This record gives sequence, structure tokens and C-alpha cells, in this order.
Amino acid sequence: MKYVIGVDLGTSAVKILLVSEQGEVVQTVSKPYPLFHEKTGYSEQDPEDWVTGTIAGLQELLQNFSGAPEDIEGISFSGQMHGLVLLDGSNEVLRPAILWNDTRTTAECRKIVETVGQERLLQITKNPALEGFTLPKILWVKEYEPEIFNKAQSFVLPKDYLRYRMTGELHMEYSDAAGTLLLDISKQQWSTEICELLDLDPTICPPLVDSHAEVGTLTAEFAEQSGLAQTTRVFAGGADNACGAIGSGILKDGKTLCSIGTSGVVLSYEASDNKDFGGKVHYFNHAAPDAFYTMGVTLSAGYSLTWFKDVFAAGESFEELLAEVGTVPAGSNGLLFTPYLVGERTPHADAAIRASFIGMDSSHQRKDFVRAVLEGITFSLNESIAIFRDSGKHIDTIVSIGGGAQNEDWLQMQADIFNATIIRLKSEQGPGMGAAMLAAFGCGWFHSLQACADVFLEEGKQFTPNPVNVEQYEKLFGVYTEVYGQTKELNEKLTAFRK
Ligand SMILES: Nc1ncnc2c1ncn2[C@@H]1O[C@H](COP(=O)(O)OP(=O)(O)O)[C@@H](O)[C@H]1O
Ligand SMILES: O=C(CO)[C@@H](O)[C@H](O)COP(=O)(O)O
Repeated sequence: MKYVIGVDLGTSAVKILLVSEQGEVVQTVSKPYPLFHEKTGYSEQDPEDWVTGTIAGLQELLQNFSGAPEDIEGISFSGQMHGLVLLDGSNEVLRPAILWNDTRTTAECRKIVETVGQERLLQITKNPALEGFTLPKILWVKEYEPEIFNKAQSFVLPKDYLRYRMTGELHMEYSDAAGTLLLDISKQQWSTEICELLDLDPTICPPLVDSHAEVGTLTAEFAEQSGLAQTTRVFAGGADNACGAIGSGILKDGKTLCSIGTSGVVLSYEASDNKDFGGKVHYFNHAAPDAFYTMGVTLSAGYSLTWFKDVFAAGESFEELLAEVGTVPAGSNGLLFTPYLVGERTPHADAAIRASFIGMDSSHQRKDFVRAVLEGITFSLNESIAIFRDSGKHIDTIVSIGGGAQNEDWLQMQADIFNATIIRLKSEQGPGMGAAMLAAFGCGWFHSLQACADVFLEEGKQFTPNPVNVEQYEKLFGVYTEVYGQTKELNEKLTAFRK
């Protein structure tokens, strides 16, 4: 029997999947690592933690594997997007990675728009300048840490760094490069125009490859540390959302995905790059060949629930915290939550906005708060769905994945708020499965990713909208959409009091 490995380098942990030729998930291992928030708006990780976590995970996986390491034919990656890893001339890491949910770069985004021009930026990159993207982070380091920036010879994204440490080869693939704001999406090449306008040496951009491209084999050192065979074929991999889409079968027109991880996304397959969303949603290269996807992002989706659990239910599991959610009526007895804990992206690109609970009443209990948190996250994702529907997309079925898809009450809530049938996968493995599928396709086991999906993926339980809740949520969603405008100015005044 032959196997492939999918490594999902997430925000909270690295999750490793061992998958057989038949698509059976033989083993999963997860190793968490910390996230550092030194100041409000800052979010960093130590790239070394990704490497040590992955080695520890692979060691554990190999220890429990009954086959020979050589049976594992290929490995590929899914990675948290946009994070800046700056490297010197010897490819040593120059500073902690600045992550996708770090929002310190509002001034740099303004500079990009002023220098490149909003329209030209959209023409080249298909996306507006947002704090989470990589280019503003590069400009921030250039401005505030010039002694570090002057040593920088290249930059990569999180999973590219991990792959470099495994192979000794430095690359970036298109689906992740699309989230840097430096890629000419249509031409599939780095934009020297943007680099030159912003006074960046284009040679800091690494060589580009396809997601399923074979980029080498493991170094002797990494093979020894991890227990993998040195012959294991290494494939480039993709952005976590692109891989989440592959791992959920979002491989043709009309397919929509909702993923609730640390962030939350609503993602739709696009066969071409010529639609115009005016930058309202992200428009990126898919990790499937010659395809694209559009996507709205809620910065704190699962993170809002994790925050609530850590602060108000420390020591409890998610299952315990969510146990009574189904007993609270739709609308949480008049309690409304907006999930802007670290600012927001879609539809409000705003680093200063913060979360609110509106309508707290003395009758409210903890379970009302928990349901309100889930509803607020889902309302936020519904704002992205509304943008897609307004653009003419027909959305009646959505595949739901991520940590959030583990809870059936939340899946029903998604059906009721999105007014669409929600499909869960039989074995939901998220982006790690997409990474494993890229390795299986790269190894030549299948002639296409769709052929691989036909073998590897199976749809599971469906959740259909409850008309009474749909009506209730439609009204409440109208109230929810007002909260941003009503709290924007208040939050701006509060920024002076933040850490
Ligand atoms: N049993 C559960 N029920 C509902 N939500 C959960 C459960 N377990 C985890 N989550 C949510 O899923 C999120 C993590 O999802 P995951 O897809 O693993 O994220 P990431 O890839 O960003 O690390 C957590 O932030 C949490 O809110
Ligand atoms: O910034 C984005 C997408 O643009 C995020 O989706 C990150 O890619 C992180 O994803 P998770 O860790 O939440 O899966």
C-alpha cells in the first residue's frame, strides 16, 4: 500500500494527515504552538515552532505507522496565508513571522494605495491593500526595523519556510503568492511594477511554482530527524483556503465553501480571473491548475469562540461549553455579538473596530452569550454570502468545514442564517486533506484533482434550513449589519485606551 502525507500548518497548530491510496485517513497528529500578541493588533509566531512541531508530529506518526517509511511516497502542504517570514542571505530567519491576523499596517496600506493607485492595484493583484496581506508587512519592517530589513534577501510564507527547512529549496506557489499583494494574478508573475513603485528589490520575491509541482526530496538531516525516507517526493502545496477548497471538492463552478477555523471564510470557485468584485472580496489563484476562487474573510471566527472559552470557561472543553446552545432560541433572547476582536476584513476592512455584545439583559445566562457568539460569527460570514448573492451568484448549498463544523447546533445555525443546505463531509479533514490530495495528484495517482476527489471525498450529513428560524434570522441580520456603523466611531475613540 502507498501513502501520502498532508501537512496543514495552521494558526493554532500543525495538523498532519497520513492518507492511503484509497483516500483512507490512516492517522492524524496535531502539535500546537503559541501565538504572540505583544501589543494590540500584533500577532506573531516563531517559525522555529512550526519546524519543531512538524518534526515532533512526523516522529509520532512514523512511530505508530505499521508500513515502511518508503511506502510514504509524497508529502505536500497547506499553510496559513499571508504571514511574512524574512530571510537573510543564508536563509536564516531575521525576526518573528508577522501573521495574517496582525493589523499593525494601516499606514502602510494607505501608502500602497497612494503610490500604486487603487485602480492599478486592483488591475494587477485583483485585491485591495489590506492589513493582513504580506506586502504591507514588508513595508512596515522597512520603515520601523531598517536594520533588519537591510539584511533581508528574500521573503517567504509560513508553509514555504517549513518546506525550505525540509528540502533546502526556496519557492513560493501561486495560491499563496496571490495573497502577498505582489503577484500579477493574470500574468502569474511577480509584479516588478509594484516592487519598483514601492522601492523594493524584486529579487526578494522567491521563484514561483505550481501547487502540485515537485520541488525536491527531503534533506538527509530532515529525513533523520523526522523518520521519513529521504526519497519522499515533496510537492509545493497551497494556501490553507485553497487546500480547504480542494479537500472539500470545491473544484468546479457553482461550488461554495464555509470554513470556520481561527478565521472564517466563505469561498466560491471561479473558473476565470475576469470577474469584477471591485475588491469587495478576495480574488486569488486556486491551488487547482488554471482556476481561481473568491473569498470573504471574518478575522475572528473560531477565534471568537476560543477567546470566549479561554476568558469565561477556562478548563472546559468546546463540547461542554456548547452543550446547552441548542436549548437557547434563535436570536439568543435578544443578545447580539459582533466578532471584531482583532478588527475585521469582509465587508469592513477596518483594523480599529472591536467586538461588541449588544442587548445584555439581567435574564441572560452564559448559554445565551455562547449562542450569541456563534450567531455573531455566522452573521459575519453571511455578510460575505450576501456580497456573492448580490453579484448574481446562486448559493443554495454550502460545504462546511473547519473546527466549527464539529458542532451540529452550529451547522444547523449556518443553514438557518445562510438560508442554504449545509453539507458536512463524512471524514472532515479540512486543508490537510487538500494538501494530501495535491501530493497524490503530484505523485501521478490520479489524472486530475477532481478524479482524486471522487475517490478521497464523501459527503455526509446535510442540514436544511428551518423556515421559522430563517425568518427570525433575516430580521436579526438586518440589526447585526447596523452594529458596525453604530460602533465604529466609539471604537476609534477607544483606541487610545488599548494596550
Ligand atoms: N468541538 C467544537 N465545536 C465547535 N467549534 C470548535 C470545536 N473545536 C474547535 N472549535 C473551533 O474551531 C477552531 C479551530 O479550528 P481549526 O480548523 O482547527 O483552526 P486552524 O486551522 O485555524 O488552527 C477553534 O478556534 C474553535 O473555535
Ligand atoms: O488570512 C486568511 C485568508 O486570507 C486566513 O484564512 C489565514 O489563511 C489563516 O487561516 P486559519 O488558520 O484560520 O485556517
